[in-house]
Amino acid sequence: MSASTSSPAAPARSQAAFERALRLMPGGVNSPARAFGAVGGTPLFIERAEGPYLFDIDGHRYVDYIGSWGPMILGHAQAEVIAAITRAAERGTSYGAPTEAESQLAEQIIEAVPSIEKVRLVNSGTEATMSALRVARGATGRNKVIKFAGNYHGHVDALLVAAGSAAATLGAPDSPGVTPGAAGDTLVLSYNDVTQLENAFAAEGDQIAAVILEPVVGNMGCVVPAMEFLRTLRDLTTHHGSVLIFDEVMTGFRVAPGGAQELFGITPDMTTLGKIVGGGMPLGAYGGRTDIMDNVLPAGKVYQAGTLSGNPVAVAAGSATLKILKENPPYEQLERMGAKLAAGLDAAATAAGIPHSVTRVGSMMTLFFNPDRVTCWDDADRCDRDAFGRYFWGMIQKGIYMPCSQFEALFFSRLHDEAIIDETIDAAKEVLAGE
Ligand SMILES: Cc1ncc(COP(=O)(O)O)c(C=O)c1O
Ligand SMILES: N[C@H](C=O)CCC(=O)O
Repeated sequence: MSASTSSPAAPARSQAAFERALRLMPGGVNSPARAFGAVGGTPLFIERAEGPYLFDIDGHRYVDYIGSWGPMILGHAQAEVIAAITRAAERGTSYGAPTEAESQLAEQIIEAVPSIEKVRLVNSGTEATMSALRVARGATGRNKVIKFAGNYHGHVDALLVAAGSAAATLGAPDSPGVTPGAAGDTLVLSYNDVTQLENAFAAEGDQIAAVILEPVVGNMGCVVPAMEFLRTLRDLTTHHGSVLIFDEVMTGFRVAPGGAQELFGITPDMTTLGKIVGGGMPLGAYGGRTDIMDNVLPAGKVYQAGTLSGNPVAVAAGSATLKILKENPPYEQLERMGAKLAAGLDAAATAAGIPHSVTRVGSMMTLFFNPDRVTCWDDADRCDRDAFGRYFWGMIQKGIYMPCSQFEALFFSRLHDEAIIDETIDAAKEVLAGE
């Protein structure tokens, strides 16, 4: 059975809303990841979100395991975050001039993230990675950059090569429109492959400006780095004078306050942030050592700018979110709930006789429909996509909203308690058993 034949008729209002959207926007969406392209059927149109739940325009409630693709670690419409947004908006939504609030958020980021001594606020994760790459090239005077297949760093031309996320889901890992000039200096290696890395540096280490990676991948499903891979990355980049960039847009403030670099004890030269750092508003950040960041104009000569950068409403949301995470850290609870959910999904798939593996770091996780452990894109690519589609739609019918692609990690919030995790596992048992 194919994924599309298992997708039930969409609820009537979502169906009508999608037909309207299709006439107005390419594919009916403003970002391809939400188009249900890999699982077939019609995307559910959302009316509102509260705590761990999403509500569609047909009046159905879903336990949310997307969390806006990562930002909503506190749950939706968190009261203190909403109050901070409201207070900021009442004072005006954008000034195009510096504010004290920007410095406060910068201090919160610098205090939490080991590699960041100075930081720039931007408007998205894409802007953060694009800018970090430019700064790394400007600082080293080199052109080449290494990325890893199945990692996604936003829609930066130079990094939209062998990309994960919707690019992988929808079969466009190398996007038309990216010129050979833009991507010609990008070398693509296999994640977790130490030998490939050593060979690449042996061949052209003195030309490599930067290595960028997701230090826990979320964009080919959840894939965990081997410690040997991370240590080799750190050693080779240090030895060859290349800038090591951890793209922590997903993992920053998610797997630990200081991101994957805190969790694994490996400090990169630069870090990119997004998602949680903006508290659900459009905000990204990039930062690193002072000697690297002082290349950015007007301290240095590398150009990077933004009319809305440091936007007061987005800064208020991010700052309030980081304050709550610091004062009341959810990470132990997220780890406990994550372990419980992973064990439950694993047991459910085993009981149903479905070839699978589960990969997890804290509150990021993927049930892969592949019996082997997934450590790189080639492993992820071997998953049974049709089985994933059936699982996705089965869970939707039970009120559980999982990411609509095998190549996206699920995320949950501090409000996903024991009862919600139990409800999810029970649903998975029935869905995977074909009930
Ligand atoms: C690891 C990673 N880097 C960069 C990005 C780009 O962020 P944005 O979608 O905010 O541009 C994303 C998500 O899209 C991401 O998951
Ligand atoms: N995997 C993507 C980012 O993390 C999903 C969000 C998007 O591109 O819309």
